[in-house]
Amino acid sequence: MPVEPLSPEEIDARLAELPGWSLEGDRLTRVYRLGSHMAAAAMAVHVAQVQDELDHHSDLTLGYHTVSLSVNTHSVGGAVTALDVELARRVTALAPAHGAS
Ligand SMILES: C[C@H](O)[C@H](O)[C@H]1CNC2=NC(N)=NC(=O)C2=N1
Repeated sequence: MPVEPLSPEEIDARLAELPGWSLEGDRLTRVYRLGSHMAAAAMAVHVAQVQDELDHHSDLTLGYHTVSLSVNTHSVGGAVTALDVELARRVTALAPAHGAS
């Protein structure tokens, strides 16, 4: 089944289950804070692995003690879809193991 843009109501409902994530323009975004630069780098690599597994890729930025994600779905013209929500869920699930908040 082809992926379709989510409605604003659907996006709101899914964000309610994704603490810290928000809609910025047409993108799901989240900034994680970590205890060190290397901890942030390790989390970024983990996120990159998940993104390749899902074949869905955020703009992923490594900062000093931060990992920032911003994602939408290019193939539907840059709307938010279930693929973005699934990536956000997977990242939310792996974040605690990295001490990210
Ligand atoms: C061929 C491959 O499946 C596509 O280019 C994938 C890769 N990663 C992607 N990532 C995102 N965010 N949106 C896409 O439409 C997308 N498409």
